[in-house]
Amino acid sequence: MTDQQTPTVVVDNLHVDYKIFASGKAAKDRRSLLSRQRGVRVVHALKGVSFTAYEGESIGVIGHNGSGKSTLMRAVAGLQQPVKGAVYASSRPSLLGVNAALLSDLTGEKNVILGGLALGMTPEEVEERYDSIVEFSGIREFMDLPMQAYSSGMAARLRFSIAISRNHQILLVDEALAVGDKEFREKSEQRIRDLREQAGTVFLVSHSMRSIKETCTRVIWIDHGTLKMDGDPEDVIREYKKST
Ligand SMILES: Nc1ncnc2c1ncn2[C@@H]1O[C@H](COP(=O)(O)OP(=O)(O)OP(=O)(O)O)[C@@H](O)[C@H]1O
Repeated sequence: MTDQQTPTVVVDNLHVDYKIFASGKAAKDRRSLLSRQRGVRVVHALKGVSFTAYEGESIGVIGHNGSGKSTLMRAVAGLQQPVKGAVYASSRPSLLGVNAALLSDLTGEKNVILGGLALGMTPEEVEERYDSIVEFSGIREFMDLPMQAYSSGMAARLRFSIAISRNHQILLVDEALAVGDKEFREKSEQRIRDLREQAGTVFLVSHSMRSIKETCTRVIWIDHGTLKMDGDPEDVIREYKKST
């Protein structure tokens, strides 16, 4: 790393908690059920995470289930309020998750238009890019069907295609590649590399070490809400694998 690199995201001692109300499902009788329902539990999902991301980096985020990766992405995107610490970003990060909202009773075609507008494109830009979005998704023959008729993989492909049709200075991709087939995955990985080359910063949350190795220049490992390791993909993945 040199002094000339431009920071795009600074995560400074980030703490995120979730407050949850116990359902009482584990309670054995009515009395304990009532007392359990009153209880509020606090989950410390992130416990003081700090790092700086730079222009042109593609950062893989790895860690075991429930370690805090999605929480970190949501906090960087500004969707999750920290209890302590802060996130500073040079422009508004776009979070692309498997749960990103498209409207299931509208056709694929309408969702491409709505999705494009939601990403800040003008109607003319949406029209201009419509064909390349549909082409990238590889599901042209389903575009006139409502999205509820799509498989989860098809919906994810369309969502990803809409999101990456515009350039993002900071793009957060949360497991969106896991659902596609090999051809789509390779195309998507190439698109992520292109975005990075256009001086963007890309974060990729994935359980696929292969995808991470193919696309990332740096890897951060989140473990029980803390930053366990941050560095070269080969080194971090090697240590991570030893822990599983
Ligand atoms: N909305 C929520 N309400 C309460 N607790 C939550 C919520 N979302 C996440 N958590 C908890 O916060 C912790 C971190 O979850 P998070 O989803 O960030 O992990 P993750 O590393 O993305 O997991 P995975 O690899 O399984 O997707 C977990 O203990 C989880 O149970």
